[in-house]
Amino acid sequence: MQQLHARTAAGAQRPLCIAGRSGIRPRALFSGPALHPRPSHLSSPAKTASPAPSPLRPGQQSGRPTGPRSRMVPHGLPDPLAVGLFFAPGLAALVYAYIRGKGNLTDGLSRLLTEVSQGYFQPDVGGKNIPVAQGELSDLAGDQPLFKALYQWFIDSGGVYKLVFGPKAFIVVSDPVVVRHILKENAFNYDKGVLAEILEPIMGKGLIPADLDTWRVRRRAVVPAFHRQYYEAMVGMFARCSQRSVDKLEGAIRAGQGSAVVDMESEFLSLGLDIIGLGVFNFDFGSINAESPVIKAVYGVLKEAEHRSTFYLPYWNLPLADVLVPRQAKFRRDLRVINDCLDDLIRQAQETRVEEDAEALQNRDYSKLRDPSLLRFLVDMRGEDATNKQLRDDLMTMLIAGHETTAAVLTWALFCLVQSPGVEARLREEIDGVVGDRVPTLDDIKAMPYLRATLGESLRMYPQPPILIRRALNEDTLPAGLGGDPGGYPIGKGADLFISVWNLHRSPYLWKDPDTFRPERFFESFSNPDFGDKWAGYRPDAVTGGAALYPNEVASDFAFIPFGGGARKCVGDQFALFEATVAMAMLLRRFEFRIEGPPEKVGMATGATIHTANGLHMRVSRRRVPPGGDQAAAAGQQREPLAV
Ligand code: HEM
Repeated sequence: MQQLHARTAAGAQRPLCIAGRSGIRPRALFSGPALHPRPSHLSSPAKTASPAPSPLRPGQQSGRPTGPRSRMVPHGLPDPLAVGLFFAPGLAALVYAYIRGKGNLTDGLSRLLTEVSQGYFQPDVGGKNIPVAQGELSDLAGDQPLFKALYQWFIDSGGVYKLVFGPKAFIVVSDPVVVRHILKENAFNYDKGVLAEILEPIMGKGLIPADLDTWRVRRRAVVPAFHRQYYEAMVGMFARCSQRSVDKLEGAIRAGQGSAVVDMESEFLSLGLDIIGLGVFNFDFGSINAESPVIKAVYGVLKEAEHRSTFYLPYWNLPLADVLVPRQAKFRRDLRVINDCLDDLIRQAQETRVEEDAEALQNRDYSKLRDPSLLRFLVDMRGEDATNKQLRDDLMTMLIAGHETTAAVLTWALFCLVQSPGVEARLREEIDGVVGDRVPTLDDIKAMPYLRATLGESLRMYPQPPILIRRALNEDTLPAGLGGDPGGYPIGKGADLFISVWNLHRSPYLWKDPDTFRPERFFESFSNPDFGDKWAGYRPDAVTGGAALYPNEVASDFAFIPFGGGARKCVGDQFALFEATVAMAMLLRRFEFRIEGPPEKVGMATGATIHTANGLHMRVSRRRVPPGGDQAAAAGQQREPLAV
């Protein structure tokens, strides 16, 4: 048994007993407000959902390190004493950190920073009565993604707890009542905090990292661009791009004489990139069939965004880091390639500007437009004279926000459904009945509730991103949520929050069998009486009978928030879901997919989104002719040539 330090609500440290890394989970990490009562009608939280994290380390009371001893040196030589004096504090700190970290310098430094910053610099922004977990940096950077480590603490300590790592403290929120408060009821008390710091060099003042003043102006301009006629045009484009993927798979199957092994995650990324390029700025990356310097640059920038969102110290802000650190120099080059491409597209759009008000733009005949993109709309909108830099930030933001995310929905949906034969069969039946081998339309999407629920279920189990980040602009009191402190949790200005979408979506208090892939759940009501009247539960009629086509945060009262919620909700949610629906319908009606090798090998890794650790390698073959089904589809013949 190991000992660890848990900080009590009052801030004093006391040792607690836990089992070690062997896989047995900590029993109680905090003394603090009452933990979540486990609803009696629910099965106990699935222990397999997250490998036992043992994310806490024994508290250590090591002795003080001694600094390097100074030596006398002959007069006239460089004075090591002076050098020593200059470097001694740093060296002493390193030695001290090494000892405190029990040989792990990173952990030791993290502890040291925590102690120093908590003791001297950090105001009590995190709320005195929030239970605190103290872990090690290496646990978060270790063998499991961060969001999985957060799950175990949620189960053990409740819907609001605090993590302290180095100089940073984060409040982790996994309760729909608290999430609703942050995202909707008091949304303007929060900005994107750490996330904005990470993304600003890439997205500038695009909607995601924008400060509130910029955000208000740009959100008002961008939202009208997603209108009905635009979606109609986009659905056609989704089908044309998906057809490229179909043709490519057909080619691979032919070459493989009946079947081929394909990394479907990578195919979905290419599809997503082509679609977002055409939809947002009418640029055809053509990445399904080719590689180009721009495509490479996009992937380079995405990789760097991911690196920055998971790396602890923002070393890229150091002077000359982008010159001296090779990956930062590469990042700068990649960014320049994309920016040049976007600048060019913006210039062309400006040169052909036809100014109209928003209503007239929405009523253009999109079936005849050569360029139905968002950029065209934003440039042509009367009164919206955004600078070219702002337009570029908007485009870059949507390129990054809408590419990997949608690809991940398709990846995990396919991963799950090929392991659920019942779901797969029902899905194919629905697709055959509604679309057959036609080009899917918006009306077809509306007629396929099971496919929509399946994509919702993919997003529930694998939310993209699994964590939302916020920083309090002013003091606030978070509501208690389930089993929390009845007085709520006062927090200070500057408090950093993680909204764990993963925890919400896998919470045993909010879902029946949360770790089971079961799209049917979205047609069933769910409530938890332990919440009293604080949480309305999941109401399917708000989806099927209401305005929404897909399950969302309103129908689930903030238990299901794949696109966030409130004022900062994703602007591209419908775009992404229509895209995924069309692509999935076109692939499933034509191909059979089987995971190559054991599903566990697919693995999970995280950056901004959850992606596989090793790719989604699948054996793809032509689908056998469905009863009454389409012969051409089964034979892999292309009925109508589709040009993009
Ligand atoms: C399945 C695909 C997608 C998922 C899961 C997704 C998810 C999200 C989430 C969770 C947020 C809220 C972030 C927060 O509150 O911190 C968000 C914001 C945003 N998303 Fe998406 N997104 C997707 C596709 C797209 C697409 C296709 C676009 C653009 C065409 C897009 C553009 C944006 C923008 C601009 C914001 C910022 C909104 C604002 O702050 O006003 N997203 N997205």
